[in-house]
Amino acid sequence: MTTQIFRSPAGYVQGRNVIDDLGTHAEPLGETVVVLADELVLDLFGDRVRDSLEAAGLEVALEEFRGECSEREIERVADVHADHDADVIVGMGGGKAIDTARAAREHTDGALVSLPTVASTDAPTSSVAVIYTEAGEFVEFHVYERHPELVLIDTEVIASAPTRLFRGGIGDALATWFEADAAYRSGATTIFGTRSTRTAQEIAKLAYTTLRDHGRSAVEAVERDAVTESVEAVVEANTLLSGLGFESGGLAAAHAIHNGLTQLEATHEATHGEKVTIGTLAQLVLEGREDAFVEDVAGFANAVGLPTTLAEIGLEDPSTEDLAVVAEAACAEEETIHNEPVPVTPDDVRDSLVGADAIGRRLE
Ligand SMILES: NC(=O)c1ccc[n+]([C@@H]2O[C@H](COP(=O)([O-])OP(=O)(O)OC[C@H]3O[C@@H](n4cnc5c(N)ncnc54)[C@H](O)[C@@H]3O)[C@@H](O)[C@H]2O)c1
Ligand SMILES: [Zn+2]
Repeated sequence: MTTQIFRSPAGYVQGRNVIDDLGTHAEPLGETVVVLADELVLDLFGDRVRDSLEAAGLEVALEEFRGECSEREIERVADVHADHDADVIVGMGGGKAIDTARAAREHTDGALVSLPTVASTDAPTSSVAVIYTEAGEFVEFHVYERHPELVLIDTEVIASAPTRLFRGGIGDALATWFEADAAYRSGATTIFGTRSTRTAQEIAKLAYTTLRDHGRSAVEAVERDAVTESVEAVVEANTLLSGLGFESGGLAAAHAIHNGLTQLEATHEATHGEKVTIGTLAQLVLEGREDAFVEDVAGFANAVGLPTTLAEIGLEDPSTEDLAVVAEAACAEEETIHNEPVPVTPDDVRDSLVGADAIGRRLE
């Protein structure tokens, strides 16, 4: 039997007001901290984060993130880190700010802290950065040796952030088990280049069952800025369970189709999690899952306010050529779609998108 690998961040802290404990948790990691966040997130939380770090005796520099995780931005942030002679970088905000901090940290010996202020993706716990062009088209994944030393997520912050981003996190996490399961069934390797573990498979599955058990209530609570136990459960599913589950469990069609969808400008308004949801439904169609099963998953997506049709992610009436562009990109040689237990061609992907869209329309 081949090697199995499971990897994870060193620490994970979740709860109400834990943002004010950042200093206490980060203090063992270094002395000088660069906090990377966009203008909005700095306005919202910059002072609290600075106060917490300074109270723990750390030197702090707040640096504005310019919005895209591109090679140019990564190099700029790495230079800022070097200029401050920093030994810790905090990526604060959504997936792109965190990915940029992660990639910039690779140019240093220092520590990485993920501080998501939205539960919109499973980026915070991972060792992966997703690189885009300045115009927002997917370029590639970078997989690094190191994980964040600390992931800290404040559930009161998450509950008061836009509900749409929270829904997106559910969409991202909804894919995790289906992809890990597909990769496991086909004997594919994870991003660590080895077989998955039973541990990671169970974590991925727990992400799914947690969403099904708590997703609707959690979304309703977040719509009212409330933190309930369902919100705690779904934040954990979106962030920790999905993060460990996708990395150590394996990716497959859903994220490859997401990557294909980013090729079309019209989908750029849709969030990562929204596009992944369409990718998940297409994956289920691609795998030949029974009608009732796909309808059930689509029904859940619909109930939590995620898209189930192409029109809802900006593709009102996509041409065959547009779908072919998506399908070709999804089937690129290095794509995780080839982790499916069945061989997949661009024609299969295009038609699965059409089939998934038709099922989604039944819900209208
Ligand atoms: N590295 C990984 O393992 C991994 C996994 C999944 C997704 N990703 C990447 O993550 C990115 C998507 O991340 P995203 O969906 O978070 O979007 P994003 O990072 O593009 O944007 C997040 C937005 O939310 C805003 N925001 C953050 N906190 C807020 C708050 N509390 N209140 C109000 N607004 C707030 C920010 O200003 C920003 O505009 C993609 O690039 C995707 O490829 C990476
Ligand atoms: Zn994702």
